[in-house]
Amino acid sequence: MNIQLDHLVPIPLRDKIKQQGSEVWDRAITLDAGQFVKIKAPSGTGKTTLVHYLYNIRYDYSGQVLLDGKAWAGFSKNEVASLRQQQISIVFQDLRLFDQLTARENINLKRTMHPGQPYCTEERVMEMADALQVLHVLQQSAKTLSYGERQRIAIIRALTQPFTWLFMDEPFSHLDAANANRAAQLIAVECNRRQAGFVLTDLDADTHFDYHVHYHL
Ligand SMILES: Nc1ncnc2c1ncn2[C@@H]1O[C@H](COP(=O)(O)OP(=O)(O)OP(=O)(O)O)[C@@H](O)[C@H]1O
Repeated sequence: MNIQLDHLVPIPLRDKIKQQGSEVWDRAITLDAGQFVKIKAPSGTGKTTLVHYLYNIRYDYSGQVLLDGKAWAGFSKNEVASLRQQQISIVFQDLRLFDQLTARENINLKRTMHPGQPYCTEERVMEMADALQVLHVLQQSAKTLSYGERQRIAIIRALTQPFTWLFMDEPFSHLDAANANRAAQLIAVECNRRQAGFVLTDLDADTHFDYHVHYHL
C-alpha cells in the first residue's frame, strides 16, 4: 500500500508553514510500500500532528492523505478499523497504554485483536520482552512502569500485530542507547519479515536504520 500526502496543511499551523516552508507540508509526496521513512523536525513543528493525520485520528487539515489513491475520508468506520487491525500499526508519542491493564495485557490487546490465531506467538512476545529487558515487568500494571519501560511495551505491542505500515512518533525518546539499538533491531526484523515500511519522527538525525528517505518537516 502506498501513502500519498497531497498538499497536506494543518489548519492551526498554516501561517507558520507559509512563512517557513517544509519538505512535507503543502507538497505532493508518495511514500512507497516498504520504505523506511524518517521525518526530522524541531519540537513544536508538527511531528505528532502529522502522525495523527496519517493514522486518521485528527482531521483539522486541508489537502488529503490517500492510501493506494483513496482518501481517508472515503473509508467507512469498519474499513478504518480493519486498516488499523491489519495494515497500520503505531507507537504514539504518549504511548496510550491502558493503566488498569498489565504490561502483558496491553501487548495482548493488539496481538489477539484479529480473528483466528494470534498473529504473533507467545514465545515471540517473550523473546521481544527479553531483548528489551522488560520481561520482569510483564505482570505489573502499566501505571507502575517507568516511562522507558512503557515505551518498550508500546513498541512490542505495535510489533505483535499485522501491518504493512508502522508509524512511530519519537519512539526512542526515553530509551538508553543499548535499549534503543535493540528496539531498532526488532523493528527492522519485524518490518522486513512483513515487507512493511515505517514512518519514524524524531527531533534529530538517527542512525538506527538504513532509511530510504529523509524529510525535514
Ligand atoms: N489541536 C491543536 N490545535 C491548535 N494547535 C495545535 C493543536 N495541536 C498541536 N498544536 C500546535 O501545533 C504545533 C505542533 O504540535 P505537535 O505536537 O504536532 O509538534 P511536535 O513536532 O510533535 O512537537 P514535539 O517534538 O515537542 O513533540 C505546536 O505549536 C502545537 O502547540
